[in-house]
Amino acid sequence: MIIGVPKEIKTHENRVSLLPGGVTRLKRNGHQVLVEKGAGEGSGFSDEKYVEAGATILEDIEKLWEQSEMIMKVKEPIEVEYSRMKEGQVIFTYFHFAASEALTEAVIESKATAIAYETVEKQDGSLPLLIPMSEVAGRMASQEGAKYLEKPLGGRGLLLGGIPGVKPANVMVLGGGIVGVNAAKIAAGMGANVTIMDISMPRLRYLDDVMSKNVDTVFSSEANIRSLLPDVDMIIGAVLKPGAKAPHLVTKEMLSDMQDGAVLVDVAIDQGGCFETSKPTTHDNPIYKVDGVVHYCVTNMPGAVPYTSTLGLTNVTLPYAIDLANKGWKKAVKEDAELQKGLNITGGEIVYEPVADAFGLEYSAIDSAL
Ligand SMILES: NC(=O)C1=CN([C@@H]2O[C@H](COP(=O)(O)OP(=O)(O)OC[C@H]3O[C@@H](n4cnc5c(N)ncnc54)[C@H](O)[C@@H]3O)[C@@H](O)[C@H]2O)C=CC1
Ligand SMILES: CC(=O)C(=O)O
Ligand SMILES: [Mg+2]
Repeated sequence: MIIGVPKEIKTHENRVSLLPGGVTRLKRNGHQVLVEKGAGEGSGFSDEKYVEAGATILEDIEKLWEQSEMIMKVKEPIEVEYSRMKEGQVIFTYFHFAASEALTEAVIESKATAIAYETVEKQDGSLPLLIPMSEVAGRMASQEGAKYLEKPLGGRGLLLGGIPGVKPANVMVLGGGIVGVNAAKIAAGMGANVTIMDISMPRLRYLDDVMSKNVDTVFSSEANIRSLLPDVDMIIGAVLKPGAKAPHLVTKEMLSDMQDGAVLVDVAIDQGGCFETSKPTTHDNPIYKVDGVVHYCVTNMPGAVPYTSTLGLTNVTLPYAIDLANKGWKKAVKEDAELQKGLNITGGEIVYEPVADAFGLEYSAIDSAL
């Protein structure tokens, strides 16, 4: 199979979907790899390294998409890439369809096969291709939130951990999954008072067992969120229903209960965001204020730390990519229930129900596609 690796073009997206070592592995399995010139540079991997590994470097991105049977990316295709997707082509990347009807329509129209990293799912419900990036984004969320609590950056002017004799900040984490637990660890490590909220009681019991003394768990309900808002300095949005649009847990009206200069970090923005007032931002211009509350809503947080993120991501994606290349997508998806969960759209049909539900579009049972 011919596999294409484009350079990422989202703002400050410095990750790359395949390492030179991954090229070697694919070559050993009999495949050909096309890498766009400079694709690995932002993560510290030169074109020379890819050539040594056996890749062909292409400068012409249109040709790369045209010739590739499978495209491996990091972020969802953005508008200039829509016309490059084509029937019969497999695209293996993050898609986050529920956050973009335009992208959903573009992939339907292209008739390409979209296998989404974020919905590949193990039998225990875990999301192996999302986890490492959620670990990065969760840890970053507390770091970024602490930064934007500083007065010159728009925040209340509060040190997250306080000092002896002065209370630390109160941090609320909505969703105690991978992002949530990693955010809580860093915020608690910096000395903040942290409250993790989730709707899963088994998850809250687990977190109560493993987290440090300055982390409380509270069941996530509208009433409980409201009761904490007046004293909260920072909220991290970390909820997820796989593939679906995130629920709005803090509405615009609720912002008036919050303190001026409090900070919202909406990590769930890639699934549409869990604050009603969230809209996607970039690393160039990460924040804005609504009713005095700072909003940080960067959709590709891990892109800012590519040396960590590219390694974390490619560790987990490569085995699935090899499987897809060796067997072809249909056989690979038929034989691997985890990968099958990643199939969102193929041949113009949505086969992942939460994506169809997000826009009231038609859903086809997956069997019809296989
Ligand atoms: N902005 C960015 O750059 C990045 C965003 N993300 C996103 O972060 C989000 C969270 O991802 P993960 O932590 O990996 O998901 P996860 O599945 O590990 O955790 C989600 C948690 O939310 C909980 N939850 C669901 N509904 C809830 C509600 N109403 N109230 C409270 N909790 C609720 C679930 O029980 C679960 O524990 C996803 O949308 C993911 O795509 C991940 C990485 C990077
Ligand atoms: C998961 C995701 O949105 C990211 O890594 O950018
Ligand atoms: Mg994202």
